[in-house]
Amino acid sequence: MKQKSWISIVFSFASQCRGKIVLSVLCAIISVVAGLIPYWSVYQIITLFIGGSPVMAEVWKWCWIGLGAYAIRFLLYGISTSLSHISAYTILENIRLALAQRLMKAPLGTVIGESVGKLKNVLVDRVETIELPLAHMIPECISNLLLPVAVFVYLVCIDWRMALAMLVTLPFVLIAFAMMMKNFNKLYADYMESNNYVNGVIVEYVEGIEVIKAFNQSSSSYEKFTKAVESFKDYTLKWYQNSWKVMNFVAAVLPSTFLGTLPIGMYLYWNGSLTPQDLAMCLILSLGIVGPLMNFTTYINETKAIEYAVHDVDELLHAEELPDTGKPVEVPSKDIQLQDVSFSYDKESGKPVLSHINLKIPEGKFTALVGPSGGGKSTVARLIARFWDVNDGKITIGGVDIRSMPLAQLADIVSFVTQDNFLFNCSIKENIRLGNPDATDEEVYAAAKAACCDEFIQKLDNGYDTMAGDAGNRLSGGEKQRISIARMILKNAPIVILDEATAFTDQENEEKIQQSIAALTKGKTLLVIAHRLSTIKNADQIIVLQNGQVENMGTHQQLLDSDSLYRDMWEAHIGAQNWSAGSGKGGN
Ligand SMILES: Nc1ncnc2c1ncn2[C@@H]1O[C@H](COP(=O)(O)OP(=O)(O)OP(=O)(O)O)[C@@H](O)[C@H]1O
Repeated sequence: MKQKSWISIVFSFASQCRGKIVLSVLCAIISVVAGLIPYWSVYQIITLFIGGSPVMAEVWKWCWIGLGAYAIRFLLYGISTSLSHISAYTILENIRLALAQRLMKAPLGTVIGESVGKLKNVLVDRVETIELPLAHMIPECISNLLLPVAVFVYLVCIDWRMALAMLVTLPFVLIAFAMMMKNFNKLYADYMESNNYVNGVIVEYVEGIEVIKAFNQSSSSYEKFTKAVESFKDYTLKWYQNSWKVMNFVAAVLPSTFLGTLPIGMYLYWNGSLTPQDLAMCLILSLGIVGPLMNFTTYINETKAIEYAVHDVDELLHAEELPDTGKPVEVPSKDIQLQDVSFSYDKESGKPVLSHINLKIPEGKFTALVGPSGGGKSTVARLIARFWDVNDGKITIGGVDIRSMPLAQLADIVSFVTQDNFLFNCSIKENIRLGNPDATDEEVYAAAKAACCDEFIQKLDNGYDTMAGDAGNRLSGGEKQRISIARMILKNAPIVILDEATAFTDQENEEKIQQSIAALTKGKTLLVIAHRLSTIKNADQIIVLQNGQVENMGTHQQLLDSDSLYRDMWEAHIGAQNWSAGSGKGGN
């Protein structure tokens, strides 16, 4: 498929501001035309003086016309720039919103699989790269290009030979640019790739600073970081060295329009084919176009930067999307069934994580998933929440395939709490309220009490109004988990999935939370994944999962009697508990 040009991609986000862009371009063009009028006025004044005994009123008239045009030029330029800035920011807003929507619709695996650095780079830096040139290119690029063209046409009207003389240095500049452009694309692509990489490594370095410190890896000894920074410097210099010689040459040669216009102009004047006023006018104009032409050359780099940024954005915007029907469906009951489900995280080459699994999680009952590490327990939970789609088979809720349910409807009926508990940088109260944006403060406090977090929240400087960002560093893993459970309680969804949701919580609090969860999830479909088997021994049904296969299922007692794997796990758990209690570790 042919890649769309960056201009068409950018303008596909400009539907709300097309009128403003057109107006901005119009103002820029009129501003350019108005910018030529002062030259015309000067020409008229010179003609008056050369003609001898000028009428002062006429001279003043041309002065005022020149001044008026100059003022109009800047007024229109200002309007054009304002409109182009409004348009650029509108386009940026639309791009960011589209990116955020796309991330929400992408399978979680695609989002998690990308490095945070790369995503941040696209969402923040790359999108920002588009703003400045876009806002300035519309008015400035147009005027910087149109002005020399208009001057050239004007010179042709005065004397075509002078117009050509003005271009005498242009071939040298074009040859130099052609030479620079030979390697430019490749060097710029390398530079951008290296820029992406260094961004990713820096974010990883900051996120992993705890581990880096713990293992005594300073920024100089953390090899990946050092290499990334060094290679970025190398690529930047390579790209810069390729352009700076040409840019300096252009900066020296391009303004030398005099080299052509002065000798040829003098020759034509002595020849009698150019009047002194025309000669003066041609010399003034040929100098006047130097600035705009120099400005125009700076857009070569800017255009490339936008092109790359837009293509990165476009790539993310076309990331794989989970099909979403959008049409709410009737879900008659809340029992969950996995029918012949197979799944692999890497469809092409990965080994299957789940193979032809069949299991039923009945409505209103407490089901537990247990098994050795890596057996696929969390994968089952994530597939039910549709973080990914199954490769084969299907998952149904109340007999309805979850793929035919809108994602929003599924998210409404399923509460999913994992061990990675993310707190947004808003107050603790608002973090809990995310579970149900309509909940009153009293409901938030009640949920916090049920999740055993009221006590430690009250002790924070501003209680429930403490910002999670400030408190986040002071909250333990267990405390953050309890806030997530409070969120889940507030959400009050009919299906609750807890994936090691209390793993970091101490024994005393865990028992309280378990009781609270048991009370609050009565009548709900509850699926719990836990390594501490004592927390799930009262489950109505325990499913043992090993190597992506259902090994066995039954109640705690049935499995103890019939399943050696479960019995071993239970004995190991009880042994660890006794050891822990005996050694006074206080764990579970
Ligand atoms: N995002 C992922 N991308 C690729 N492979 C993954 C991903 N998440 C898990 N896996 C792999 O899938 C397999 C099953 O993982 P899963 O987390 O479902 O097991 P689990 O039984 O929940 O393990 P644990 O008890 O240790 O949490 C493992 O081999 C794991 O390495």
